[in-house]
Amino acid sequence: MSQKSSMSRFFRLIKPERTYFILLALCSLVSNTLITMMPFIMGIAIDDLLKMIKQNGTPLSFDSIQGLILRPVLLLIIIAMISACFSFIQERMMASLSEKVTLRLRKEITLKFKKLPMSFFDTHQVGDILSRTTNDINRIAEVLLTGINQFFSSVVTIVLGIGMLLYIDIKLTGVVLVLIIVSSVVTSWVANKNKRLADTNQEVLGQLNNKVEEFFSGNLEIKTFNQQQETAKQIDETNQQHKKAFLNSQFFDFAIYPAIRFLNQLAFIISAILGAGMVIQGTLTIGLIQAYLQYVNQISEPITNFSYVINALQSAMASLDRVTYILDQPEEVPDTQDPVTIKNSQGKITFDHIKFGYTTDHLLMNNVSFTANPQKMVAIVGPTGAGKTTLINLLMRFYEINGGVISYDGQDITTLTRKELRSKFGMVLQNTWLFEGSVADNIAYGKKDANREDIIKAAKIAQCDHFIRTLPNGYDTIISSENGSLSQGQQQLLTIARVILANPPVVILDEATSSVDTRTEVEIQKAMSTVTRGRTSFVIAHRLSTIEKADLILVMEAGNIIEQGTHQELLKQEGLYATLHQSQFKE
Ligand SMILES: Nc1ncnc2c1ncn2[C@@H]1O[C@H](COP(=O)(O)OP(=O)(O)OP(=O)(O)O)[C@@H](O)[C@H]1O
Repeated sequence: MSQKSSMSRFFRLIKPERTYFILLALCSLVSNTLITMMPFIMGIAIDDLLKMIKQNGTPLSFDSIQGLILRPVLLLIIIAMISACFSFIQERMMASLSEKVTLRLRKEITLKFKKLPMSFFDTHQVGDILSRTTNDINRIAEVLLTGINQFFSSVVTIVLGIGMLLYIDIKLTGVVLVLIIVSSVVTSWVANKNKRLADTNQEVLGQLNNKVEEFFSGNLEIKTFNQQQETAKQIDETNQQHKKAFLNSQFFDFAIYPAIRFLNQLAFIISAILGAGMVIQGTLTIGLIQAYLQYVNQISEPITNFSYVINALQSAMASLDRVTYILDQPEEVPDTQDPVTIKNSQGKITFDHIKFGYTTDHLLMNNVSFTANPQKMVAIVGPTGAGKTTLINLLMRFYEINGGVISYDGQDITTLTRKELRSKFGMVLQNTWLFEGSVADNIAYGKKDANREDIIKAAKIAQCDHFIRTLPNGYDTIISSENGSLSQGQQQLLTIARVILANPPVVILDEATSSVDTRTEVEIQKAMSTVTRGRTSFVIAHRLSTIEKADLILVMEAGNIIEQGTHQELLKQEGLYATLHQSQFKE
C-alpha cells in the first residue's frame, strides 16, 4: 500500500471529525506553549534573585524579595493551571474522537458486509476478517488517534524547545543538537527494527488465531480422524513461533531503551558541564543555564519517542489499510432502481442459456437451460462437484451470471430486488444453521411476527413437535449457535418447520444423507414431502430412489446439464442417469 494512498485513507477517515482535529491541535499548541514558557520564567526569576543577592548581600529580608518571588510563582501557577485545562480538554476530545471513529468504522463495516458478494466470503478466511474487524479497528482508535495526539504534542514541544535553546545560546545548542540527533538516529534504527519484529509478531498471531479457529470449527472432524495430537502439535508449534517473535520484539523494546536514555543523559551532562563553564566565564547566567537544562530534558523525551510514535502510526496506518481494504471491496451489483414486485407468485423458474463461472477466466456452466413449472418437483442429480449447489446459488442470485437469463414467473430475476427474490424461496440444507435463541425463535426466523400457535402448527407438520416437547423448556429451550444439544436430524427438522412457517412458493431441499438414523430419516422424508406439496421444489438428490416421482430430473456433470426429463424418459435415453440408476439399484 503506498504511503500516499494510506494518507488519503487517513484523511478520508477523519474528514467527518476534522473540526475536532483542528481543535485538538490548537489545544496541544496552547498547552505546550505554556509549558515551554515555564523554565524561562523561572530562569529570569532566579537571575533577578541572584542580582539582588549580589547587590545587597545575604541575608535578605522577606519583604525585599517578596515581589521578586511572589510574582513569578503566581505566574507559574496560573500558567500551569491553564496548560492543565487545555491538556484536559485535549485528552477528553481525543477519547470522544476515538469513540466516534470506532463506532463509525464498525457501522460502515457492518453495512459493507451486507453488500459484499458471496465471492468475497469464498475467498477470505474467517480468522482474517475477524481480526480486521476487531483488532484492527481497535488499533485505529487506540494507536492511530492517540498516536496523532502524541505526534502533535511532540512536534510542538520539540519546535518550541529548540527555539528556546537557540534563543539562550546558539553554540551550546549546536553541541546538544548533535548529541540529540545521534540519539534519534539510533532510536529510529531501533524503532524500524522493532516494527519489523512487531509485524512478524502480528503475523504469527494471525496464524495462531486461524489455527485455533480451525481447531474449534473442525472439532468433530479432528476427533473423528484422531487428529487431536497432530492439531495440538501444530498449534503448539505456532505458539512457539509466536513466543519467539514476541520475545524478539520485546527485547528491543526493553533492552535497547536504556541505551537511548543513556545517550540523552549524556547530552544533559555535557550541556551541564559546558554551561557551567560558560557561567564561570560570565557568558551565561545561572538562571538561564537552569532553564537551558530543563529544555534539554523537555525535548529529549519527545525526540527519543518520535520514531516510536511515527512507527506506531505507520503500523496503525497498516491497520487502517486492512480495514479500508474491506470497505473498498467491490460490492455486489446493486438492486435495480425500479424493481418489479410479484403479487400472486406461481413459482415458475426458467434458466435460459445460462453461462456462469466462479472466476472470470473459467466458465463452469456453458449453456444451462431448463424450466421448473409451478408446484412441480425438480430433482438435481450428478456426481460430486457437478454443479448442483451452484445451480441453487444462481437461482437465489448469490452470484451474478455471465450470460443468459434466469426468470421467476416470467420476470428476469435482476428486475426484482434480492430481498423480494429470496422471499420466494425456503431452503433446507444439510448444514443447518441455527442461531443462539429459543427453539420458537429459530422456527420463526423467516416470519418474525408468527404467534406461538403458528409455530407449533409448523413444528407439527415438520414432525418435530414431539421432540421439542421433550426438551427441558420445550419451545423456549435456548439452543446455542453451535447446536451442540440437538442431533443433526433434529436440526434439519427444525429448519423444515422454519420453511413451512415462512410458507414460500418455492423450496430448495438438500436431501438428508446417511448421517441420520433410519427413524429420523423417515421423519425427514415425510416432512420434506409435506413441505414440497403445493410448491415448486428443487431437490438435490443423493439417492435416486427418492426422486423417481419427480416431474423433472436434471442430470448434471462438470457444471452443465447433460440430460433432463422424467425418470422413465431418462431411463430410456440410457445415458448417465440410467447408468447411475443401475449402479444404485445393484447396491
Ligand atoms: N465458491 C466457489 N468458488 C469457486 N469454485 C467453486 C465454488 N463453489 C463451488 N466451486 C466449484 O464449482 C464446481 C461445482 O461445485 P458445486 O458445489 O456446485 O457441486 P455440487 O454438485 O453441489 O457438489 P456436491 O455434491 O459435492 O455438493 C466444483 O468444481 C467446485 O470446486
